[in-house]
Amino acid sequence: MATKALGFSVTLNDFSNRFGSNSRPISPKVRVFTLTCSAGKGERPWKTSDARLVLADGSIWNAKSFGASGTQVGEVVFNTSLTGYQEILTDPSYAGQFVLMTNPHIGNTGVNFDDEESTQCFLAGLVIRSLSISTSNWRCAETLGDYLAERNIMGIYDVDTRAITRRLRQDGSLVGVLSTDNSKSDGELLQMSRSWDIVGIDLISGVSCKSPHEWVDKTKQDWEFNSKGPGEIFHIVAYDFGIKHNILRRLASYGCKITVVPSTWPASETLKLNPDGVLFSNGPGDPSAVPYAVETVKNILGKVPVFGICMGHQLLGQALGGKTFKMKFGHHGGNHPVRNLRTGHVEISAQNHNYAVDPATLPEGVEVTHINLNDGSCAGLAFPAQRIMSLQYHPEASPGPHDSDYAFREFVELMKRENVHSA
Ligand SMILES: NC(=O)CC[C@H](N)C(=O)O
Repeated sequence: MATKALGFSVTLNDFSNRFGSNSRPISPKVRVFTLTCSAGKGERPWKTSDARLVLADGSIWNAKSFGASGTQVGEVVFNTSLTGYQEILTDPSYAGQFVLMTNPHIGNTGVNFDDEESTQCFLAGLVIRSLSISTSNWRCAETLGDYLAERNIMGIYDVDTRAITRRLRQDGSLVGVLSTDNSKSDGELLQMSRSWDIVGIDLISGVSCKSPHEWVDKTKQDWEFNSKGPGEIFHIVAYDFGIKHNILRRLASYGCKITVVPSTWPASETLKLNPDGVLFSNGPGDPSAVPYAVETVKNILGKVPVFGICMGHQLLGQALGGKTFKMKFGHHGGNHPVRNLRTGHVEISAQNHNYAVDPATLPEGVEVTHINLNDGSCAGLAFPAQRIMSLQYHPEASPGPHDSDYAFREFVELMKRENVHSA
């Protein structure tokens, strides 16, 4: 059986290779890792290594490239989601990062027209263990490789993703350089990885929309699970720090009319629109590198009900006087247990963040509403006196479980209470 799923012909028999991992030192501080193929008679890998991932700790990982070619620097993070690679690729919060999927088999469902979380892929690149040589799904429109190549995003496969993940868990996040350019030496790539840092950079301005616009799309009927349907209509201004479309769809499904505004939209202009509530979205990079956004949040707090998600939660934490810090390797995946401290319920949540709010730095009156059960970090905040709620994780999932969808209903209820008080 032959397939052209990867843009070239390969027989399925070719794929029955057995791989092992080994590494060679090129200097006392630098090791080269290569996945070797112990092919049986008549079996061969369809492609030899043509890319390198060089990490700032000096390790060098030989790999096979797919998608775009070139040289790219970024921070490597591992994502433990089993499904939903297309939503992950289009989540703008991954700008400046290489996403390494711990699920070893990626690409089997291809990509489709519906699972986009933004209009672009902003991530630095994709790192996977095994790229599916065939693509099969009723919604599939094209292969993952073609999709990445068209969007100029680099991908590598045949990498020992488990070994890199263990390294990141043990030593913390690492910057890396991915390259298909043979003219660059290992030393040059290593130097590149050591002279770049994601900390302190404003990545939001590169992913936010350029002008305000209305959003009307709800979750499609086939996928909808808000059985009550929208009640009253509330007008929300949503700050786009790199907003995922499913946040907007879920708000629309709960009956919100939404005006999406760029990250630099002044608070005074937002308040002139007289919204029932304001949403501060997810977004990429270091939350302490965007003081202008914290200032905007500060100028809105207390005036209307607000909801912060991920980056939005971190900006709210700072606007309230708290501090954010960089975690060792963050949370990225669809299997993070969170306890809602108000109800005692445990939710399995979708998460994607490398920074967190330090609750010890928050002023009195601010309540920690949720904690991550893996490491006890702050996963949600509320400040009832100022009608503020926020989550460090993703109630819109996409990809991930829907346990936390109730947060959108709670935001609508917050706006409803506000209307009753001001009537
Ligand atoms: N998903 C997000 O909004 C991520 C927030 C922030 N960039 C972090 O890594 O913590």
